Amino acid sequence: MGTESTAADATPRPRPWQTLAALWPLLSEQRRLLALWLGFLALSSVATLSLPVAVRYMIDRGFAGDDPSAIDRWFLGLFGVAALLAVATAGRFFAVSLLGEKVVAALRRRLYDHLLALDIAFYDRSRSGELVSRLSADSEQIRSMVGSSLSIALRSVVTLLGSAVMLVATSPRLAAMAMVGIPLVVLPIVLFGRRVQAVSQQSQERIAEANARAAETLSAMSTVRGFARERFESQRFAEAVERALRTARKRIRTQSLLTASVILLVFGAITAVLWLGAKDVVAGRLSAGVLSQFVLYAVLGAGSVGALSEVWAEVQRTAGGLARIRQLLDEVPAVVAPPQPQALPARLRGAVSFRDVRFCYPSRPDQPALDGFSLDIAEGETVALVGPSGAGKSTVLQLLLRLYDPQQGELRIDGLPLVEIDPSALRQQLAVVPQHPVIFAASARDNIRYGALEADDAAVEQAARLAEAHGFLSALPEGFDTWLGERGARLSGGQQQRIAIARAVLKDAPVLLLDEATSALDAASEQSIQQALERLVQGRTTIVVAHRLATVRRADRIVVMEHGRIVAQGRHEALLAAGGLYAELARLQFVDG
Ligand SMILES: Nc1ncnc2c1ncn2[C@@H]1O[C@H](COP(=O)(O)OP(=O)(O)OP(=O)(O)O)[C@@H](O)[C@H]1O
Repeated sequence: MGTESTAADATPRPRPWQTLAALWPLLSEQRRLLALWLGFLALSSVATLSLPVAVRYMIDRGFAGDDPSAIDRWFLGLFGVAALLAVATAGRFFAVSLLGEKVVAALRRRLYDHLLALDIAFYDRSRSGELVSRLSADSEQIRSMVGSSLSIALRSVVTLLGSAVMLVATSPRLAAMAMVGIPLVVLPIVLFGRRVQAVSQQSQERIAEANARAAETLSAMSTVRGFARERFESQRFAEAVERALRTARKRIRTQSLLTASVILLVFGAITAVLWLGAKDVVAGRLSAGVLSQFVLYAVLGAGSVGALSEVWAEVQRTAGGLARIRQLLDEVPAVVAPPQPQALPARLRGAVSFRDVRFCYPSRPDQPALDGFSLDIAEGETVALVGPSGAGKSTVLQLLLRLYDPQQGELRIDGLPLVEIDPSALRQQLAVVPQHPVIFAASARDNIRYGALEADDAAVEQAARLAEAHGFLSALPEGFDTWLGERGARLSGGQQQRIAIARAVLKDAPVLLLDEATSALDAASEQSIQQALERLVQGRTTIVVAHRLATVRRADRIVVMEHGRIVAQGRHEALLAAGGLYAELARLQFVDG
């Protein structure tokens, strides 16, 4: 279970700037908020950068000046700057936080729509828990990235540049000395940053792994309980969590080291410059106000560098998440609509043909599930597919649904090649009753309505009646409005099947695909399902993967399959008389039907 390949395995190491550039299309959709944010950012930066100047005049003119009333004016000025800073900061916070939320909402919507469009082969090799992690944890990271880190980064860059300019303007001599320290500060940031990025990506992957494991277990609770595997599952999860924790610890350690070195270097440099400045003041070469102004700019600049180093680590982390999301968005579905799809009539007649089809599942490229498979089914005909387990019967239905495309050969419906039809238009004309029906966590009514979303209550109930589901559904505590529990946990297997049949009845498509469940049903359920199906096949083309004698007998034609090929076809009696595989199957499976 733990060794299969997963979507995250092949995650390439992202380049942060490249991946961040990928955020731009999302950001650019929110032009108004973006402009608002930048406007407030400019305003708050001006206010921040003018604070040291206000302090300088307050000291040099307010304290040391000859005019005693000046002190009021300079303090008032200082307060004015602070008030501007307050308003601009609030505005900036509002705009950028909302921007983060909107970007993530758009990203999640886009990602979900993309996932819905991907083909079944993609889902064969992915784990749904991991995909949910992309949708939640990774998207969440991007929210904090845009909503705070990006804001801090831009603000810090502006403050840093502004402070640098002002440092030079305040005292070129001191500024020149400060400049020497800069490479000392930048180098460790770059070196450590690389490591943080690598470790962070591992950390996110470990979390996704633990999530996937939990999702799988929680959705199979009755199996876990049935085998009393709670301890086993608990240990497996604990191991996954422990692995995630170990990687996180590595990341945090590297990040702490990074922060410590940055603070040490930055404040070391400031102290040194301050020491030199203090000597200048004592010697009368510099006023106290100017030195204060210089120090404040140095603190602002250094604070920005510190903030940038922290944000840089976060950017590295988000780059990992964003790269995984991009990787998903870059997945191209193998089954897509052609550029100019054939228009289908409102209702197809339902003639189906398979011509020399060879098909291997993508995960087993050299083991054909169907090989040299040719079959013509006339409009309105009922064909039963029989054969040993693994013969390829369900595969026939999957190809007709165009969940996969064959490597060789061609499928047609009403003479139109399947590949020339928009897959969703095609599927509109097919109704499926799968081997393991899926019941959604919704009311019985909504579960049946999944077959035709626009159907009214009367139509739903009529469909339930035809599917022999009306009786047991009406007997439920709240009738058709009873909540069926996640994946139909509150229904028996036979009841779930009848709901699936009702769904297909409601859809009323010209072609019906039935995959009979092998699970033993009690005689009464079996009989009511047979009755339901008998009505359902009237007036439509039906392909049924048959496991029951009643189904086989009712079919116009029986197709016997083995190893992905047709080995015999005909009616029950003729096939029985001919002996061979069918006679053998009949003896083993259908004997007491
Ligand atoms: N999603 C898949 N990925 C890879 N191989 C698959 C997949 N589904 C089916 N197969 C393989 O393809 C072959 C045909 O499977 P198929 O489900 O069509 O058999 P079947 O005749 O319907 O069997 P059963 O009666 O047991 O349902 C089998 O060998 C099976 O292991």
